[in-house]
Amino acid sequence: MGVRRGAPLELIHLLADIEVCDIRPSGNSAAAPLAGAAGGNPFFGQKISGLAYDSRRVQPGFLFFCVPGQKTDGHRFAADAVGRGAAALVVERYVDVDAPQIRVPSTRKSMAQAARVFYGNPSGRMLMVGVTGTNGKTTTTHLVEAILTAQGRRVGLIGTNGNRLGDKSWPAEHTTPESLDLQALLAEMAGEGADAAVMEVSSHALDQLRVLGVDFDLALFTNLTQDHLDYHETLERYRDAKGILFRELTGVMKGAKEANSSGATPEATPLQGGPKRAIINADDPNAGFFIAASAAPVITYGIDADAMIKGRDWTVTPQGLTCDVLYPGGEVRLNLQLTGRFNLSNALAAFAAGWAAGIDPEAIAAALGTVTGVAGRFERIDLGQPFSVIVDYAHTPDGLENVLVTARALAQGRVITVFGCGGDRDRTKRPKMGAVVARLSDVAIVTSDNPRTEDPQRIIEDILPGLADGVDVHVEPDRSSAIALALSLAQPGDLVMIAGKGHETYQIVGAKVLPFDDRQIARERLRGMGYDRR
Ligand SMILES: CC(=O)N[C@H]1[C@@H](OP(=O)(O)OP(=O)(O)OC[C@H]2O[C@@H](n3ccc(=O)[nH]c3=O)[C@H](O)[C@@H]2O)O[C@H](CO)[C@@H](O)[C@@H]1O[C@H](C)C(=O)N[C@@H](C)C(=O)N[C@H](CCC(=O)O)C(=O)O
Ligand SMILES: Nc1ncnc2c1ncn2[C@@H]1O[C@H](COP(=O)(O)OP(=O)(O)OP(=O)(O)O)[C@@H](O)[C@H]1O
Ligand SMILES: N[C@H](CCC[C@H](N)C(=O)O)C(=O)O
Ligand SMILES: [Mg+2]
Repeated sequence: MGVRRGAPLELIHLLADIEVCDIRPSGNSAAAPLAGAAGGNPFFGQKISGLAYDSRRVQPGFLFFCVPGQKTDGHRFAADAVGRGAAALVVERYVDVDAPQIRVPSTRKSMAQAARVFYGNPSGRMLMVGVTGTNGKTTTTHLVEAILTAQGRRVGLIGTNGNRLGDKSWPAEHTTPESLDLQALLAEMAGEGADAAVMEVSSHALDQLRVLGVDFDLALFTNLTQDHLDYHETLERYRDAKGILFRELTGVMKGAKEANSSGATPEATPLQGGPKRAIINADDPNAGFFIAASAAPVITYGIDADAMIKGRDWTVTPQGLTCDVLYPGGEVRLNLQLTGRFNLSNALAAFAAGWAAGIDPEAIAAALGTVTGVAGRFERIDLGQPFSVIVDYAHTPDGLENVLVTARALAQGRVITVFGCGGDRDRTKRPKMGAVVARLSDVAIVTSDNPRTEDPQRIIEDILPGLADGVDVHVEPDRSSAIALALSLAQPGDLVMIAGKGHETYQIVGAKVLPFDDRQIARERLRGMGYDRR
């Protein structure tokens, strides 16, 4: 990514928002201040045709940002970028390359700021909703998309399961794209008529300034539990990264639809022109932190805790869940096709977002009721077999806890769980995931998730200490065989939970991305067992 082109723009225009230390107008000339006056500016008249942070994506006339990373350093690829036609480089230290160079304190920051200008600040023209939290982001963004779409808006959706706008879709490399890619994508969505966008905002993205310059109107916090300690090192730093989304939420809510071609302006929602809002899960132990971090007024939601948007009298069934939702000034009944208490929490988050945007609560409830499911999230595989098979994306201790509590409540017989842990990711969550599976399952089949560059057997050895006595443990490193084993063990009334990979259609082994889909494998195996209902 990073190659979608906006209209060519003057370099000095792009630099207007950026803090520049100094420049080298050409090659190895002496460093000099960036002159203010247009005539005296060595970059006057210089046009930029595109932006890139990966040298391999540079095309003639591009501005290349040298980003220091964890694996390598973009400064090492400056010559490569210039060889491909880069017109200038943005650097944190000068490089020995014959090209104009602009030195800045942080290339990632400058990149986000330049991308916003280059792509015409698309988020400034949309109602922007950002969702952060350890679990529930993908689900909640889908629910918010449904609520806003039912209002007649054209809603862009950006996240783990892909990026889409109506029938149009774009593949996702990341849950939250790099700043350049994100601004380009938002611009493309705005160009296709999007007047709202709802996106997942990962902690990596917040830490790496991928959403710097995105003008959020509503920021949602789902929950905070252990994940990504390989990257953030402590839960506190992980939490602080998530806090950034709320700290920067200042100003007035926008998102009024633009006048249509007939010149009429569709109805504005009641809160347009009011303050932006933070939407916080009051049930989460970290709610206080996020409330304090928020620069915008807060709307709380919850099931157990006191909250402005409160779920009560809820019932979970295999088909879905029902609940009364109390909101300031009224109450409405929710009938969801998603099951599990955790999905009630996600639905209340989405409800609060709709309410904050001034949407009629009855309309919010109706829209939520239309969502049939999210790919790879508690997705049922039903070929008529006398036991349940569920594919779910739970890949954290808390995700597994939530999904297995629901599974236990729904299963008439045993719960058989197939799971592993991703390689090159938080190692400390592995035994904890094992412990949750042991506590809530009758049979645990420990297998591989995405091993990446780690030895699958070593990952399994990290998981096994968490598996207590009392659970029947099988180890089968080959995920396909592990799924087959689980299905062969299942008796009528049992529930087989295949956890960790959800919607993924690949398995990452070493550097290879191999085709692999839990749902497809489960279906093939069930067919092999003689079940064939489509
Ligand atoms: C840990 C992490 O997030 N790393 C991201 C980060 O990498 P980095 O800063 O370490 O970069 P690097 O690989 O050292 O490279 C440095 C620079 O050299 C450039 N380069 C490199 C090679 C070359 O030939 N030419 C060149 O120009 C690279 O493009 C980069 O700009 O910046 C890169 C460019 O945007 C990302 O691709 C990369 O994502 C890696 C692949 C990744 O796996 N990220 C995951 C953990 C992630 O971001 N996950 C979250 C979801 C988490 C969740 O919610 O569960 C997400 O939002 O997707
Ligand atoms: N509110 C919730 N609380 C706890 N667990 C949840 C919640 N919602 C979903 N889950 C569990 O977490 C899994 C991932 O859910 P979802 O994809 O919505 O989260 P996410 O935050 O987008 O994850 P990722 O960080 O990988 O993008 C689900 O498959 C389910 O097992
Ligand atoms: N967004 C999560 C996805 C994990 C999915 C799981 N299948 C794995 O590979 O660990 C992450 O980057 O940690
Ligand atoms: Mg997600």
